[in-house]
Amino acid sequence: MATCSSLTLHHRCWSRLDLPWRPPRLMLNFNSVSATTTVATSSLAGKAPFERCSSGRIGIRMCSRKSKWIIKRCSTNPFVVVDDEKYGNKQVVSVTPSLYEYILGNVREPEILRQLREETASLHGSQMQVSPDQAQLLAMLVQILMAERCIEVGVYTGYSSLAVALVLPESGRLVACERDAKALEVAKKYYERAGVLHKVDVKYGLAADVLKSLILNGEACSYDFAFVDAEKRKNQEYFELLLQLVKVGGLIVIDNVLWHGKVCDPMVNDVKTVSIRNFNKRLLEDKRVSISMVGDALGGHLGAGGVGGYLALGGYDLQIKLIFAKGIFFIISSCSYN
Ligand SMILES: C[S@@+](CC[C@H](N)C(=O)[O-])C[C@H]1O[C@@H](n2cnc3c(N)ncnc32)[C@H](O)[C@@H]1O
Repeated sequence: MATCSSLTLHHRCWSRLDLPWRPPRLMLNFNSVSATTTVATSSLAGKAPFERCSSGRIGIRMCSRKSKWIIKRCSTNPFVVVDDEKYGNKQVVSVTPSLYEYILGNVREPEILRQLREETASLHGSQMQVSPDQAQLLAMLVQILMAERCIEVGVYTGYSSLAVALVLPESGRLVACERDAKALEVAKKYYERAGVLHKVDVKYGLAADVLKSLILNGEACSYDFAFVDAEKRKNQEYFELLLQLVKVGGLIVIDNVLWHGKVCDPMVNDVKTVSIRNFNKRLLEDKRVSISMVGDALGGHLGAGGVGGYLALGGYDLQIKLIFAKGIFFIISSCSYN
């Protein structure tokens, strides 16, 4: 694969969108929705009794009267409100189990993905699989980007990679990195069943090694999209390697950046949590990238009939606001490699 100059790549990729400015590389941190939902749910258990709030709704005040966190009960659905004056007293709603069911009920999950999800459910590690709404979001992002060359780091049985491969054009290619041979067998079976095996370049081995070999192979700045969902402690390494592989205007998505909500809990200091916390902090300070995090608490999802959010274009920097997306952390790069 020939190494292309950034300018060529930039024009090739973005002229299709007819943008008058130089687009930066994009990066997206993608937090597990189901994980944060679990946190919100469990926080309801065994807490103080309900009381009537000023709004007239039935609710619970947690911890103390001074607490900024109020759990209210509206109809039958409890939801969490962040009541913070610093942010204009915005009410931030958490995804409850019933709301999450509703969201899932609005996902157009292809039959082949449903079959894969059901087969995976009985396997060890099934909780690692992205949820249908996450997969739908990934696929839509690939479509928005008109991506042709993609990378997935952490395939497992292939749910997210299959979602991506299904929307890639016939000429598209997805490099799928996974170190678990057994899980890969399931993934390959479903790529074949779905008729997308020819689009997927399965790489069995350690993801960092695979990414390094792609760079050595002259494939820097030639990928449109990457999804990272593997060893959390290696996120920084994956990020640095992907920053070289993904071209200007491309998008990198990182899963699990809130890590079941543990990142904001100073009492949690296990190795994984600390490394995700450090990774997020480094990205925040990384001048090569612009970032935008959309928290799970915003709820909602990307509408199937359109973007469900919008692209706001402003000068040199591309800003993406997928305002109905959840658990998402966009990092938009000004790219120093090109
Ligand atoms: C969270 S799962 C991926 C789930 C997948 N995205 C899906 O939707 O089904 C993480 C996967 O990353 C793989 N993994 C972890 N560390 C890895 C590494 N260093 N190299 C390659 N794969 C790795 C694990 O074997 C596991 O299958």
